[in-house]
Amino acid sequence: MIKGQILNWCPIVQVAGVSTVEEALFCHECGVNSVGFTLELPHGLHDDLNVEKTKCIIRDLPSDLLPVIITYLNRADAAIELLCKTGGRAIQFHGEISDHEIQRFREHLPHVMSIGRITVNGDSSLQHVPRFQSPLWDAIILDSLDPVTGRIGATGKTHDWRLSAEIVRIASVPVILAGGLSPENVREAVLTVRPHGVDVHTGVENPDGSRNFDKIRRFASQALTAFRDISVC
Ligand SMILES: O=C(O)c1ccccc1NCC(=O)[C@H](O)[C@H](O)COP(=O)(O)O
Repeated sequence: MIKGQILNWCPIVQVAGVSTVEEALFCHECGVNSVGFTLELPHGLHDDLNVEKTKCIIRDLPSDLLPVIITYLNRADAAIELLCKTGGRAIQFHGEISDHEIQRFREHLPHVMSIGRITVNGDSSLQHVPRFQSPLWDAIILDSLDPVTGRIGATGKTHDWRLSAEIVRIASVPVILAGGLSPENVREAVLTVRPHGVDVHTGVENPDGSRNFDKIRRFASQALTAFRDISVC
């Protein structure tokens, strides 16, 4: 149902790193249809979130705003527990998760959308696409590596969009573009890569890491207009 609602009818415009209900509702008002909550990341507590707080935020969201749990968990049991406790309706697996574990996850939570991550870093990134061409996965998110810190996720770095466009071309599942997007470049990114969705984290923040609501509004507007222009919707 979620896959049909979000993926088949409308492009995804996602804001990651949401940490309050006010922020989530503001995103929704701007036309954002997916919000990401970071939990169980390797570097510990992020965005001042925990399971209880996430559950309370998700409980208050409108049904047409998809709550996505962004995590490095790679064991089915732990991921199932996290989804059940928070009420997330989609999960973005950023860590390495085996086919066996993802299969177990899907058996327990078949209606939760599973999103796999590909870090776009050179031609070899294309080799990862076949892994996600199975019914176990609903979508792929394309992210960037920060070559200086080695960090992946919320880097604020773009990557080679020609490779992203190629992944969109060959993938049989919807592809969400992430990595260094902002109100200034999201239009060009959509026109170049033609993804099914876009995701932003640091590109809608202030220099001190707080959220910039004007940037969220402009990001959503630019993304939605660009998607309309390429007639995905
Ligand atoms: O958002 C995070 O803190 C995060 C940390 C580790 C892995 C993934 C994470 N977020 C999910 C994403 O895919 C980011 O939204 C994506 O990397 C875009 O970030 P940015 O380049 O800052 O827009």
